[in-house]
Amino acid sequence: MQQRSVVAQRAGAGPAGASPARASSGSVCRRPRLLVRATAAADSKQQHNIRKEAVERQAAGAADSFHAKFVPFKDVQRGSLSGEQYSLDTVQYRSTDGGLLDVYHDMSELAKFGPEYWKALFDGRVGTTSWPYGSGVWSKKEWVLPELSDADIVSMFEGNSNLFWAERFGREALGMSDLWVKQCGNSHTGSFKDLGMTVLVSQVNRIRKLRPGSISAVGCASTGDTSAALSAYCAAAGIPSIVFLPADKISLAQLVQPIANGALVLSIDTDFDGCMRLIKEVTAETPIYLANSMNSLRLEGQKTAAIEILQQFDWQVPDWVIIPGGNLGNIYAFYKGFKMCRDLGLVDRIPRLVCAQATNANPLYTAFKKGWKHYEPMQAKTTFASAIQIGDPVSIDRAILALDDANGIVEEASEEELMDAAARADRTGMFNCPHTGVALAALTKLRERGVIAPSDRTVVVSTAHGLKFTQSKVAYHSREIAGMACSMANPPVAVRNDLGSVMDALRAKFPAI
Ligand SMILES: Cc1ncc(COP(=O)(O)O)c(C=O)c1O
Ligand SMILES: N[C@@H](CCOP(=O)(O)O)C(=O)O
Repeated sequence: MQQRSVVAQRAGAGPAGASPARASSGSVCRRPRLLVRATAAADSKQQHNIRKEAVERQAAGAADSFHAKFVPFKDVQRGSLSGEQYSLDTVQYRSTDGGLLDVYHDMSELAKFGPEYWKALFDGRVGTTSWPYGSGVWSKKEWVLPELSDADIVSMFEGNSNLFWAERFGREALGMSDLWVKQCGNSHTGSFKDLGMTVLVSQVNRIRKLRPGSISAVGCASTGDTSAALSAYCAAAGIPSIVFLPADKISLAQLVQPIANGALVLSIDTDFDGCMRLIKEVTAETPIYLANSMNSLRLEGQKTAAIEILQQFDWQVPDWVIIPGGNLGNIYAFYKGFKMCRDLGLVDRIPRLVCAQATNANPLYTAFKKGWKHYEPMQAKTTFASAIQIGDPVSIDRAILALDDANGIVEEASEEELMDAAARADRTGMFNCPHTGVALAALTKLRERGVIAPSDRTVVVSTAHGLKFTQSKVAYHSREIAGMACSMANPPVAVRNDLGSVMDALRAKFPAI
């Protein structure tokens, strides 16, 4: 993409917690990691108020040379800016022609700090309690929402999720030695949505302070995870939230999350696409702010998971990253994170991306099979991967751009394939949600066809915690799913309350006892 600086270039302070070297290409940074440690040591001697400390640090003039704004997504597609742009402080979801927007960063300012500077800065913030930089999202604040005051940030120190080495599953099921699962579901509300929601709710918090009364509540349509994240972050900030849920189409655990967090929950007699149509209309006509990923602020947070993966591999690029896709914001967010790292020289390439869809909700897969020549929304059918039961994805154009540029592939998984794949991986110590099952099934197919090689470093993105989907897992292990063999089922054995019966049950499984 063509980079154009829209702000006057200015020398001066760098990001908080660091004294930046203004880098010519390839220059080495000035020890941000040590500075973070020094600050932490000083902090321990006094009463902690990490938010207050952040405000004081920011008042000292750090991190004010970076800028971001909304531009039309078609500018990103075209690779040049048209001049249409909006401040992130405006309530704006669409460009004048009705297209999507993107958050555009002034890359020339970011590029003034060399790649080694950024790596050391990001690495130095991991796991600290420094507000807000201990968050996996806000540790990359200069690349996310650089102009947001630290005091306005609503964070649960999200991100920094485990990159699980799937050693036994890789070896035994797929003959792979370098397979990893990015556990984005090990998060505050149990899904990757926390990464995007901290950004969106923080920006809402700022706008509500700048223009009191301009946003009265934040709303979303949801298949269960967006609504959980929205209601939790809004509750933490004291902002009202409203969620539109398709009646009887999300798990019980997901339903209870916004209820517990005090959101107004509308259970609507339609599917997700119907809820999405309604929330778009409502947010266009009321001071209710739209929190779905159609709002490009969300993707700024979600892209940090991609940066985090590179960081966890010590800035080595994996060969493949496999991501389950529904509304299709996340596949673009990952692409954007990888691309920023490449464009700013932290890595030299983008991994190949795979978007994995359930066969029952596969409009992207169908378009991919037609060589992107024809895209048609569909009526999504019921799938155990209920959070991706979406037939008319909002970010279809974003996904196609990402997959095109990342030499990407789209794969699909039937109900049996996705449930078996999740269960098989569970047998090696994981506890996968059905959407992760879709990605694992896609991986299995690509291995069987030889597209992914045994030694390829591969990352499967696990998008939600399995504990949100116990109903379907119980049904599988009880062999209660009509037409499905449930070949990996491991039902409990009912045993009478006497030693003989217990010993019989043990010997049936372990004859050597
Ligand atoms: C658990 C889970 N996995 C995957 C997805 C797909 O993400 P996206 O809608 O960004 O494609 C979603 C939401 O849609 C989700 O909730
Ligand atoms: N799976 C999502 C569907 C909505 O996606 P969004 O990223 O556009 O908010 C959910 O959990 O609601």
